[in-house]
Amino acid sequence: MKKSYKVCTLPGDGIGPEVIAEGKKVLAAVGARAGVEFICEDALIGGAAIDACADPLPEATLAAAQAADAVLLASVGGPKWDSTDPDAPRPEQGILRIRKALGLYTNLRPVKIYDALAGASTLKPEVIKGVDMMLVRELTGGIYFGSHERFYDEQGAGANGEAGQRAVDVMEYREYEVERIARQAFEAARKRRGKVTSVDKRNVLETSRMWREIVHRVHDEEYADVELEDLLVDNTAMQLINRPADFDVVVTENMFGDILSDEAAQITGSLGMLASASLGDGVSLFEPSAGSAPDIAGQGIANPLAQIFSVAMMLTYAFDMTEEAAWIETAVEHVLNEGWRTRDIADSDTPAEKILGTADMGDKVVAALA
Ligand SMILES: NC(=O)C1=CN([C@@H]2O[C@H](COP(=O)(O)OP(=O)(O)OC[C@H]3O[C@@H](n4cnc5c(N)ncnc54)[C@H](O)[C@@H]3O)[C@@H](O)[C@H]2O)C=CC1
Ligand SMILES: CC(C)CC(=O)C(=O)O
Ligand SMILES: [Mg+2]
Repeated sequence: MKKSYKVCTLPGDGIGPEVIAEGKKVLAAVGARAGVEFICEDALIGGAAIDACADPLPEATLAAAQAADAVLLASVGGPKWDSTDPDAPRPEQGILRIRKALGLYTNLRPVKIYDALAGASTLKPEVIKGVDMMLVRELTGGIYFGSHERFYDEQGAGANGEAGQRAVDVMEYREYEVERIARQAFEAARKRRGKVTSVDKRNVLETSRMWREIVHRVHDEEYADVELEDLLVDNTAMQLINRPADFDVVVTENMFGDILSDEAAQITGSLGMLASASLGDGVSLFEPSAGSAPDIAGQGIANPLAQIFSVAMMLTYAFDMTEEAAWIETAVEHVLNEGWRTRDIADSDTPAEKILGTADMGDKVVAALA
């Protein structure tokens, strides 16, 4: 009997529906070639879910995700749902809540340079040559999951002690949360070039001092064969563009990882290239690292490759189909080598007739898979 997998697909907002359509096309093409059936069922998340039922993560969506073999998410958010009311539901809460509910504490964000795209990066070709790193971001702890509060103080919040606002976001980590993400990073390094860079801000933050201590303990006790380097997050932001090819596995807490991964994406030329896998102990979720790109939504010009690479990561991590995942990588490489580009990865040498829209780029990848 034909093998069959259920995939819960979450288009979300902005460019989300446009790029996930291409991810699904590619998944169907891989399924046809591999003789595997992928049954995709859409559910609501983010702004689309707020519009439909005033909840960025409806119960039905969480239930569908939990019942699936994997979840493929696009992205959420947009100006329509930006509200000054702190109690108004926000699309981004949908993502944070599904990560927490599914226990997705590990976020893998691979940053790889394609030779054909060397000209698309703002960095010099000799700086980005050979870049191949894996960002391992802790995804269910830290400041994104601490309490977020706004106060109005009758006195003391203004510069001269007068009345004014005060806001508090709490950053908290527990020992087991650092231990388990450290293990993920060391395990990843053992399958790669054997080096982990742990990023923190230990000169200021207590969470970072604990982070560094625990990462070192896990290293010394269980992974002494892996090379371990520590870097402060501000220095990391600089070194990522100074010597990006030196990094192998980079492990860091939630917010630092969020920020550094957007920076690292730019090394590749565009955020539209960066996929991610969010893993825990149950069902896994795969999504582009970028957001909903409201500035280009609805124009059919978004780069679908991050979503397509997320499908490749799903094949690898959720279905153990590494060979089929490699088909996607090879197909994309072929399309890029032929000179096809979306607008974000085109450079001044790209002829206009080689610049494709979202759906046409998806079609090229599907054609290269045949
Ligand atoms: N995982 C998610 O769903 C995330 C959602 N967001 C939300 O997305 C909304 C927009 O946030 P921004 O700060 O503008 O970040 P963004 O990541 O959506 O966009 C940043 C820049 O990258 C470009 N970009 C992103 N993806 C692209 C693609 N596939 N092809 C071509 N260009 C692409 C955009 O056009 C924009 O110029 C906000 O509501 C934010 O909260 C932001 C990050 C992650
Ligand atoms: C809602 C945000 C935390 C999403 C984001 O920026 C990300 O995961 O990269
Ligand atoms: Mg982000």
